[in-house]
Amino acid sequence: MQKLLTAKQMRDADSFTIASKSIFSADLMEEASHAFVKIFTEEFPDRSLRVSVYCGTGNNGGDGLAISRLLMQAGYHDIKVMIARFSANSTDDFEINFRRLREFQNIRIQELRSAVECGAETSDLIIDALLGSGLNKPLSGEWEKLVTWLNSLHKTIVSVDIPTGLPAEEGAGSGHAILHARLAISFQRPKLSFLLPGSAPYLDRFRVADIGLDDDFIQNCEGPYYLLEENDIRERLIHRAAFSHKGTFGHAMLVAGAPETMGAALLTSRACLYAGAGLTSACIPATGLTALNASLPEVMAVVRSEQGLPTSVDWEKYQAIGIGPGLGTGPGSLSLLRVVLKNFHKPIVLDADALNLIAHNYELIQQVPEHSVLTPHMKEFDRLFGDHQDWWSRIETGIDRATTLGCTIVLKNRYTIIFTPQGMCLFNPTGTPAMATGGSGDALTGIITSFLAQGYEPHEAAFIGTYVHGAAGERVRGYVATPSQLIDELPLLMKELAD
Ligand SMILES: NC(=O)C1=CN([C@@H]2O[C@H](COP(=O)(O)OP(=O)(O)OC[C@H]3O[C@@H](n4cnc5c(N)ncnc54)[C@H](O)[C@@H]3O)[C@@H](O)[C@H]2O)[C@@H](O)CC1
Ligand SMILES: Nc1ncnc2c1ncn2[C@@H]1O[C@H](COP(=O)(O)OP(=O)(O)O)[C@@H](O)[C@H]1O
Ligand SMILES: [K+]
Repeated sequence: MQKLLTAKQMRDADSFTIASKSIFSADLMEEASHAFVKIFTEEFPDRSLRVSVYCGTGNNGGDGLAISRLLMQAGYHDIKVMIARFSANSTDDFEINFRRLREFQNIRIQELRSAVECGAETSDLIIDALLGSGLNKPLSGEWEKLVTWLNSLHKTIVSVDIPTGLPAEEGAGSGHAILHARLAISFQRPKLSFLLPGSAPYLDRFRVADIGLDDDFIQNCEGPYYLLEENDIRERLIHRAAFSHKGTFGHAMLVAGAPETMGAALLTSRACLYAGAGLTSACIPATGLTALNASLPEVMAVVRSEQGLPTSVDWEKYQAIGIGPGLGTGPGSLSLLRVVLKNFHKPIVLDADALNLIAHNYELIQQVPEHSVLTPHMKEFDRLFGDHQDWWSRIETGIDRATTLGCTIVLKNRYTIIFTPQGMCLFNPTGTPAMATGGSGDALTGIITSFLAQGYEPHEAAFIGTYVHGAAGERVRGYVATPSQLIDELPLLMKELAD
């Protein structure tokens, strides 16, 4: 897994690399600019493109000047450089690159003392090298005017490192001017803010350019933030041994569904089965029995009535329980949840209505077995832990609650965030907006419960489950990835990852 850094830590990584490789910081800037140009030429191969590069006078602007020179060398012949000289300050590396650029005869350089000097903008594409990770306050004055004007042009904007005005960590505050980039080519790691929904109005897509910073230094930086990678799953997903049998892979029970929401029980049970549990049982109301038997013959039923569970439930035989999808929040569901929490003491997966019930009866949180996995979406998270103004504060709460409760919390989103009892905060890269359809979360609950039953540590069940859930959704390749389609992809995907 990749360590994710704050802007300050990234600066430390820059300095460490410069010192340990005995290079000049301008060399690192050159390296970064080459890495940017490599990705840029893949994305926009047409050399006749008219490109305007807007540069500040810090190191982000220095990158912009070096990128302009390298683009000329790569054959882009219509390049205009606009330098926003809104303050008297400039960095040494900006000045070095300014001198280098001026040696090119046929490059147009214009200096702006104020945003009104911009004039007509006839380019096809704008490169934004105004401000980068050095941003230390919201844009105001000439910066705000320039960014507002650039946004009003509705041109394709490619940002160097980060869209100008977007904070690297907290996510965007509303009401401030921030450049809207089609693409950001970010150095070494994505910025934390890219992984939060607050960046969505300002950034359509990002790519990461390796600029050769010291990887050991980065991985050993203090801090809880990580990005999951495919290799993390490959390393963890076990290969099915020759003499393994259904007993090897555990027995999972899904407590889910109600007469009107049996689909949730079917989806979560099917996901559990397809993610490899040795045996899967569904605890459902009697009205759902025909549907279960007809659609999932592999899954066994534990039929519950209005009065609750049959007295004969042998709790010991289950390795894991997942509870919540489509359960409802009525008194019957509450007493069912109480019975499960009273009788089952291994880690469980709590989702949807199980979380809503706990939110309204918060004393129940004390009875949740240690190391359990909670899978709230944003609203369920806020119901459980209180309202939050932004995602950054949700992250702080998630880290705190996961450690104090001794549970793993899976906060679902485009980049689902997994908080572990050890204090880690992992972002999952897989998934697609095609999964934004009812029932996707039910599938995730089934998958994580399945991995718990198979004997994975609960936080690892959450990593693997979240990753394969998103990757399966991507494989559907459709405009919509229905939960059923996503579940169908699981066995082949997991075989590829495990072998
Ligand atoms: N060795 C390095 O430090 C490297 C830095 N790189 C580039 O350097 C960038 C960071 O450069 P800098 O630290 O020089 O900072 P920036 O170029 O992002 O900003 C320049 C300066 O603008 C001022 N500023 C910040 N917020 C402002 C605001 N809202 N209004 C007006 N002025 C504001 C600050 O004094 C800041 O230092 C990265 O984003 C990246 O593009 C890359 O060249 C890789 C190597
Ligand atoms: N835009 C998106 N990008 C990636 N994943 C998404 C997106 N929208 C939804 N998902 C995934 O789909 C699931 C939705 O879960 P949830 O909101 O609980 O749905 P439901 O309750 O309908 O089952 C989560 O795992 C989430 O990460
Ligand atoms: K920028």
